[in-house]
Amino acid sequence: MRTVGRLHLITDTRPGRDAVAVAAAALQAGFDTVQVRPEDAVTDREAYELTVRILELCRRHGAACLVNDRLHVAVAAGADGGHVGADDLPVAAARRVLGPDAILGATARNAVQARRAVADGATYLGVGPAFATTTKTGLPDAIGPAGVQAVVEAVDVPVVAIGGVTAARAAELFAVGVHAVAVVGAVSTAVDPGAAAAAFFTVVPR
Ligand SMILES: Cc1ncc(COP(=O)(O)OP(=O)(O)O)c(N)n1
Ligand SMILES: Cc1nc(C(=O)O)sc1CCOP(=O)(O)O
Ligand SMILES: [Mg+2]
Repeated sequence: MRTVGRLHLITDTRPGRDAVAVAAAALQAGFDTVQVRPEDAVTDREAYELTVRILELCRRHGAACLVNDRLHVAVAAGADGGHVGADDLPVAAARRVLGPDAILGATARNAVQARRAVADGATYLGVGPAFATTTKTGLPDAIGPAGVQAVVEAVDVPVVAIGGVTAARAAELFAVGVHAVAVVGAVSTAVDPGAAAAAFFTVVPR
């Protein structure tokens, strides 16, 4: 199994966004994981074709490629794994779909959810929203670095913080012990996504 990376770009497939170009810029700047996160309006065929393109970029950079929600697309494309949350397959079922060696991320918002996800086979936990975000609607209140830290202290698997993450805030999150951060808007909406991504590379603990 490939190890869990430190900087995760999550694709932004909202209208007008170029997910492939942003992924290429982020990988070039040092991001080591790309999670393909197709919006609901994106068909499986479109999600598969996007994943194949992103996977080719990831392989060129020695990076991991994950697929959010649609694990059949991850398997069909030969990606490194997937990510599931409360509205997706249960973690134990997702593990059966992906097999024992794939990377399987699970969303957890507190220590109880985190321990359950690990017991059910999660490789890492996506924990948030760390800060308020406009990229995704319907989220609970932000849990802050302290809320993320409570999960870090509850489990022995990598924690990937998500939600409103900027380069400055990433430093706060690494300071409370997260393994990695996951980013959408701070890179995908930047005028220069490569420069925005490079700013994150400087805050990852070595
Ligand atoms: C790293 C990471 N953490 C959390 C999420 C959220 O996943 P999920 O709960 O499945 O919600 P949607 O992304 O499907 O809206 C994530 N994708 N990545
Ligand atoms: C996809 C997603 N999931 C979240 C969760 O907390 O479950 S927050 C989020 C959006 C992250 O985007 P940005 O980096 O632009 O805030
Ligand atoms: Mg989901």
